Amino acid sequence: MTHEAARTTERSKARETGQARLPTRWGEFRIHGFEAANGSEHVALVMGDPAGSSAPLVRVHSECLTGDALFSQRCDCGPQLEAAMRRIGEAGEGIIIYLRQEGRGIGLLNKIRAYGVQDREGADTVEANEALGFAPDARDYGVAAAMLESLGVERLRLMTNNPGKVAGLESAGVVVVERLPILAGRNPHNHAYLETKAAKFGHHFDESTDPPSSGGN
Ligand SMILES: Nc1nc2c(ncn2[C@@H]2O[C@H](COP(=O)(O)OP(=O)(O)OP(=O)(O)O)[C@@H](O)[C@H]2O)c(=O)[nH]1
Ligand SMILES: [Zn+2]
Repeated sequence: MTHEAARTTERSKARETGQARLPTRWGEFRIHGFEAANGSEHVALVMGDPAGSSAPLVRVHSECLTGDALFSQRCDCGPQLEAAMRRIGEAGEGIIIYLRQEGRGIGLLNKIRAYGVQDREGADTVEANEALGFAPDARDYGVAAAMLESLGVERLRLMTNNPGKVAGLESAGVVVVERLPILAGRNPHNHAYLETKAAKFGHHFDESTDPPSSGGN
């Protein structure tokens, strides 16, 4: 059975708290800090003037401390983040919405517990979440939509393989004009993890892009 990651999300509020220069290997971004209504903290990396573009390049990236910062090969998150930043650097314009929804929304420590269940019992990512009493995917894209609105972006081209992320953002009011695949970081340790994403969440792992949504063009 396919678990639908997308949920109907109300557009929540996100207050911008400050911004600054952020030079990176792929060029200079501006980093914008946001605080959501529930107090959670998120950031957006902005290059160029995406608000002035009809549908800028955007990556909505879910925090993965182990993959993004600690070089874990259990997943593909770090290489995907790098690929997205490189692509925006090449385009000279775009946004990384870095959502602090670690472990698909269950938090860092619970994700480590879920990894333990996978190691001990051979469970996949979905079964491990369920064994701990969590939904397979507890993310909410309302904050991302609010951050994009604050940055003046309503229509975008989204770098993702996850159809549930597209649906989640659209139900929060964002128009995804095009889905662009982001294929990076496949390795012997994350083979089963990627297979589970394809089988249970419907992730696309080919080079095809999806046609524009009905709200597109
Ligand atoms: N609960 C849980 N979360 C995980 C696990 N492995 C990775 N994650 C989290 O999954 C999130 C990344 O989501 P994915 O489903 O891998 O990919 P996605 O962002 O939905 O899709 P793409 O846009 O194509 O990258 C990050 O927050 C990771 O911390 C796991 O085994 N259990
Ligand atoms: Zn990861």
